[in-house]
Amino acid sequence: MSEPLLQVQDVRKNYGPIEVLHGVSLSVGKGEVFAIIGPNGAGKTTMFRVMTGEVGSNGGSIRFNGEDVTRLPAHERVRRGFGRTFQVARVFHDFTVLDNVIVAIEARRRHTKEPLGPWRRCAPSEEVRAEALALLADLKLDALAGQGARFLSHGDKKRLEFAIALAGRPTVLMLDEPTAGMSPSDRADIARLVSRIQQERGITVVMTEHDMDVVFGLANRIMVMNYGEVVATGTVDEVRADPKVREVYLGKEMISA
Ligand SMILES: Nc1ncnc2c1ncn2[C@@H]1O[C@H](COP(=O)(O)OP(=O)(O)OP(=O)(O)O)[C@@H](O)[C@H]1O
Repeated sequence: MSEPLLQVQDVRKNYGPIEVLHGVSLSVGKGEVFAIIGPNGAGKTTMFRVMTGEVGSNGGSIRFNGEDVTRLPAHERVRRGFGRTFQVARVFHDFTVLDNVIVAIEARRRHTKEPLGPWRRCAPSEEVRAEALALLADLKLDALAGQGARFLSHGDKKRLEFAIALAGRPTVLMLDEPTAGMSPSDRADIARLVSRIQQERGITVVMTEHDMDVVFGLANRIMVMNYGEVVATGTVDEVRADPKVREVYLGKEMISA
């Protein structure tokens, strides 16, 4: 069997004297949608930040695309194919929607040594602009291209963050609670978007998410965490039927089979 795209082995993480990840392992195959769930404080975001390289680990290893990336900083992992969105969308508020995407495309082209094309009076090349506009059209943001990013609605800001992430042509898209703070209709919209991106572009998705409808609708496999440990990993049906998982969520909104 070929090596998984992302393989995390026995990762440990301390904040000061306190260990918050106690040896977490997971593997994600190419093209999978893999969700990490668990109650508040379970360690999902920390696990995420360790995988993306935002914080270092205190033990264990992370392999991506056949390479040991454990010690690589976040920007080096981006170069190797990590795309990322955050719980609170990170975009350049003072830029237009279009310029946010242009900047991301130019950054990719510089890193991959793709030609940036001829610049005219400090403007991006037509090629870069066309790529940015196509991406915005794909994410139904083209009508807002000239709008200042700070004026976008929560849902549109998240779409723009997706566009920025996709501009880097990632192999794996890491989504930290992509529907956090959204209305039910925006949530459904983002879930459809993730599903479409995954299917059309064949991108692997790793996500944390509290909304179980979103998780069950999207994920091929789910890992459940509690107190910095893995409680269970499996398909939607396996996880829903697992008594250990039910115990973790006992008394909380969950997973009614
Ligand atoms: N920067 C930090 N410094 C110290 N402790 C931290 C830090 N970040 C997280 N923790 C602690 O690590 C543990 C795991 O937190 P983490 O945010 O990873 O959980 P989570 O599952 O993502 O929770 P939530 O669903 O609420 O976002 C918690 O006990 C938290 O208090």
